[in-house]
Amino acid sequence: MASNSSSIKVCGMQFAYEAQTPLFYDFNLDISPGSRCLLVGANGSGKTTLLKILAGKHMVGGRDVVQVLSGSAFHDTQLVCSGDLAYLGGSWSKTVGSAGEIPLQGDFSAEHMIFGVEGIDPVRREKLIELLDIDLQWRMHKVSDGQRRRVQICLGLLHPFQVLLLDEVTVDLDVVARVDLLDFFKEECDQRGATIVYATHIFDGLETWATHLAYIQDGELKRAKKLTEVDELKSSTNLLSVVESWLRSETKTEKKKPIKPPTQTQKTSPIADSPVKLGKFRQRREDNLPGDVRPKTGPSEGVLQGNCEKEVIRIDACGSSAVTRKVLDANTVVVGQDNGGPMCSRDSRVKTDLDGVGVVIGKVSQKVCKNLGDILANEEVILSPPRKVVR
Ligand SMILES: Nc1ncnc2c1ncn2[C@@H]1O[C@H](COP(=O)(O)OP(=O)(O)OP(=O)(O)O)[C@@H](O)[C@H]1O
Repeated sequence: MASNSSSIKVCGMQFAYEAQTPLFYDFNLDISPGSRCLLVGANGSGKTTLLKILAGKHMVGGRDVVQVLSGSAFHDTQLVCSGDLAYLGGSWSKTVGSAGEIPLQGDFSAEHMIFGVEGIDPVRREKLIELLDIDLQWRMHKVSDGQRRRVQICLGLLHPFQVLLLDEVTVDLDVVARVDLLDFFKEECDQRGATIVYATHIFDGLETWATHLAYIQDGELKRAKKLTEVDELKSSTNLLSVVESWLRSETKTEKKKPIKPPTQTQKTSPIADSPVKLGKFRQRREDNLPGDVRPKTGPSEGVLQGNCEKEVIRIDACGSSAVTRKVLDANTVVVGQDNGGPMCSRDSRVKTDLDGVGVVIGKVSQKVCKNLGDILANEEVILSPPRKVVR
């Protein structure tokens, strides 16, 4: 699916839910403008997680790892605020496009919700209300699932998106609503060059609707092609049976290995003797926060050289054992600044954890950080290299 100008570009993405083995490991994806890409895969293969990462709901790596419309999906909040990037998922209380967190089950009328979104082209709004056959008098706590879904979809589509991420949103719709909606999406791509990624298990009518297909198995991208280039579809026009055959032939692959602590720990050691050797430092500490499980295999990875199986998290501010535990729970080596005392040495739990972790290089600032959010909010922290090994 590669192209020179991409709507969505994912390069070497690593992602794990907390305390779990990595779901995505060196994941790459490239989707060009105007594509309607079906995202298929078995239950639990990672479709929803991928869509949420693309929607900027999970922070993964640095700014360049997950790019949507040439911006960082997580960091460039303007992408969502402007409505250029829209995500429609299964939950009623999630962010709906740029309309913010919408309480879809409160005692609101459909009219109140739809007309409450500011800056909308009235022609587009009328078109959507008609297309989705919405009765503006519907009370959201008394409607059917399908009716509520129509309002949710309408809200998500009010802004003319450039990239739309759909997570099985047509599941509650009747056939007429579904067909009309798919036609609308096609029009949006053909006429405005919008890009759609659609995760679904319902393939009716999608053979002629989709332009591309991305198939993931256990977080691994197994196929990413134009639909016309999928060999199996040349002999069968039935997408359902093709995907079914892929899923049936899936073998249970070995789960990706958790990041293990090193077998050897070093009691006291200069950096040169440490099992963890420092390479060059990244400029942004959020590159290495939990969720980013990239292996540190060489200088090109930016942080470590040598035989290290641990995550490295660089923080400038610590003092909160909660933060430290979070860091350490992810099997981390902590690299900190050299202008404070030893890493949280007053916290016995942390000291215990440190013993299990092995090597701590450098020291951390005494500055107290309330929670992980404080770190996330401070994007421009740059660390100086540590001067000695503490332990
Ligand atoms: N919040 C979470 N915390 C921990 N693990 C999660 C979380 N959400 C999903 N997972 C795990 O991540 C894996 C991928 O889940 P995901 O929801 O992305 O799959 P999916 O392909 O969308 O599945 P489905 O087709 O059933 O919707 C699963 O093993 C799931 O258990």
